[in-house]
Amino acid sequence: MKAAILVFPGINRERDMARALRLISGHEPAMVWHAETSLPAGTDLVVVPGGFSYGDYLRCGAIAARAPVMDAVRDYAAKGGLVLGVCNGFQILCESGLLPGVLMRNARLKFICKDVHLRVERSDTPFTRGYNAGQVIRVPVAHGEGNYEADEETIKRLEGEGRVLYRYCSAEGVVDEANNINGAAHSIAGIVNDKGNVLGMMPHPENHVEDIMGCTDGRGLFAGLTAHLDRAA
Ligand SMILES: NC(=O)CC[C@H](N)C(=O)O
Repeated sequence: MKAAILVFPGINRERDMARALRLISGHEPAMVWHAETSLPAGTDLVVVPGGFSYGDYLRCGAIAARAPVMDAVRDYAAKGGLVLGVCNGFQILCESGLLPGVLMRNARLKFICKDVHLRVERSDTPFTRGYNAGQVIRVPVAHGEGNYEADEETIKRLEGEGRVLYRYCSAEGVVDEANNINGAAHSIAGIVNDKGNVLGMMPHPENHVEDIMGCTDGRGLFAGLTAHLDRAA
């Protein structure tokens, strides 16, 4: 695996992401500053990490989406390259047009920082192959704008094409409004683009990868990506 982690002013999860990737894939990721106009040669995974790019001004991710490096990411994704966006990274991918929809203020207008449960909807994708379909995992969230919304037609397409990969649920896997922490449409926590090579998700799998974190449920995502990329190499 040759991962590249994008770094924007105000991002604060890039080291957590680097640690998780190093730990699980065994490879050191490259850190790529937002002003770069190209990605390191041979990059096979681009990660857009979480944080507060540009202080969340305008709308979370709106300014970062216009950074020079995002043109290179758009080209890379158009050629089928894998892109993973977590939290602010998900917001940046939506704002840059790489994913449909938008992340709005949480329904109760409060920043939410806690562990949540997610149901993994399918296991036949590079981003979920480390899990079983229907598996419930526990990972933390930390966001103020995680309420995923899109027009009715887009939501219908996402559902019809099986592009919702992660959904908020109870510890038992029940998806309902009581467990929909931020009010997202259809309890959506993570989606992929139409080609299936770009994933955006609000929760932070990189923060549940070691025993010392109290849970290792996030490992499956990185283990799945590693297995997918090692097989392709
Ligand atoms: N942890 C994060 O990436 C936070 C994302 C964004 N700043 C928000 O509050 O919604």
